[in-house]
Amino acid sequence: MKPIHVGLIGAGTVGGGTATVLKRNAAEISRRAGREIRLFMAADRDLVRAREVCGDDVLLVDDAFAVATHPEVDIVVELIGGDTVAKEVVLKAIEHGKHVVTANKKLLAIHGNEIFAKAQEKGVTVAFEAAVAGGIPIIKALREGLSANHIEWIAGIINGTSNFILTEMREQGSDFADVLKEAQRLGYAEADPTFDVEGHDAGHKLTIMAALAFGIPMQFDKCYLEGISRLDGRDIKYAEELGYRVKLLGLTRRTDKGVELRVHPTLIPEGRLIANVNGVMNAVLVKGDAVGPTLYYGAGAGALPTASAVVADIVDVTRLATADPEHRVPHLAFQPDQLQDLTILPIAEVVSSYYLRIEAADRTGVLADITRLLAEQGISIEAVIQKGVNPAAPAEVVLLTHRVEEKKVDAAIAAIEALESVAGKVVRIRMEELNG
Ligand SMILES: NC(=O)C1=CN([C@@H]2O[C@H](COP(=O)(O)OP(=O)(O)OC[C@H]3O[C@@H](n4cnc5c(N)ncnc54)[C@H](O)[C@@H]3O)[C@@H](O)[C@H]2O)C=CC1
Ligand SMILES: N[C@@H](CC=O)C(=O)O
Ligand code: NA
Repeated sequence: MKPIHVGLIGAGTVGGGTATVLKRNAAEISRRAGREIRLFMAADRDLVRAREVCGDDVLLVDDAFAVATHPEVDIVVELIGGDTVAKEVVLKAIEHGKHVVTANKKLLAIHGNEIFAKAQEKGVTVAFEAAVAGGIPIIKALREGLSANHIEWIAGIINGTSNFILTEMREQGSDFADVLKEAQRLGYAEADPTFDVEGHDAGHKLTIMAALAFGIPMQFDKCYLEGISRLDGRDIKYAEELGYRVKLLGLTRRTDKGVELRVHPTLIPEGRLIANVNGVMNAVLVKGDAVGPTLYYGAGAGALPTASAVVADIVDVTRLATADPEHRVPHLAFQPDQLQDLTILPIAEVVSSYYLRIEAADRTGVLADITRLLAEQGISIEAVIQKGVNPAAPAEVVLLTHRVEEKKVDAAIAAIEALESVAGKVVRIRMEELNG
């Protein structure tokens, strides 16, 4: 049988890993796929690096579109990133009847609805395991392994760079900027690392998982995003004293009012497995009504772990290439005409518990004022500690609340900040028990 020809677009970190894995495990991959899979062609702006990565027997070009349209290419692997050229090149490949494998979560979270519709029309597959949680087969789990379930919620540590930064800051007391540079050096970070540290990358991945879990279109524009760049080391320390770890969490939950879709730093009880996921590792907790909570753990970024997912998709596409399009696993887990229009809840409507840190004058009555303002919004307090009893500086009051709607916390914070005895802004970090 004729080999399957792969056309690689982008021979950077993940492209390089993909070329390595395709070569290193060629024999086993072919035994699994039932066909030889050959890296036939590659495009990169940097032809020297592409030659190093791909070897001498691969046709090299600097024009991505030459791969997308080449008659000998069966599967186009898009690994350039971004949503401009990448979008055009993916649509061009689909138009030319090519199957596509991509690791590009930004592209899918923003343009996925259009791309999947086009792929459906042309009878080709767009596979994207590497786009969410790197090497962890979470797309496979959501789309196939959990298809019996009504999925209730998903919570994930899904940005390796942020988790690496938070871990190094906590364990080594390292400086944010230094650790970010190290994450870039190791190939974990996005081309623009603000996407990592401001929560966008996690939001892209969460948007994709929510679509698969709930059978809804991609709606990245409605995802609430808050990153780790403004986190203060003090809060990480105080959270630990209270028995919590701070993680950048992506959380999507189906409620009676709609779907929560949010990324933000989150206090998680230190005893939970997910609270102990460190470094570049990712973990995704999925709660299904039949199976209960399930946890998926592994490397969320880096050349070889991500290539593991890219190559698995190439194998999958090779196996499915001969099946009729309507007998393939649907792109978004639900049949395309079965997607629902569920409301995405604004963050003000979300219900959570909260960690609040307030800088207040150390004098009688301040704590009473704060608790009164919280009580006026129906907010009850689970724990309170007072920190930093330094006569020259304001005292810090740290409070943990019970679960309440975010808009009530917003109102209470505004009233607390207006107190004469309170200095500056109240720090608020959401808390999740994640106990199923
Ligand atoms: N690095 C990681 O750990 C992970 C990355 N991803 C995704 O994989 C994709 C690739 O990421 P990396 O490999 O890290 O990026 P990278 O920056 O290391 O590699 C991109 C490569 O594409 C080439 N390129 C860019 N635009 C081009 C164009 N118009 N024509 C030809 N070549 C072009 C660049 O020269 C570079 O070699 C992105 O979508 C990223 O979000 C997904 C999971 C993990
Ligand atoms: N920049 C991303 C790479 C993988 O998706 C991350 O740090 O997780
Ligand atoms: Na994955």
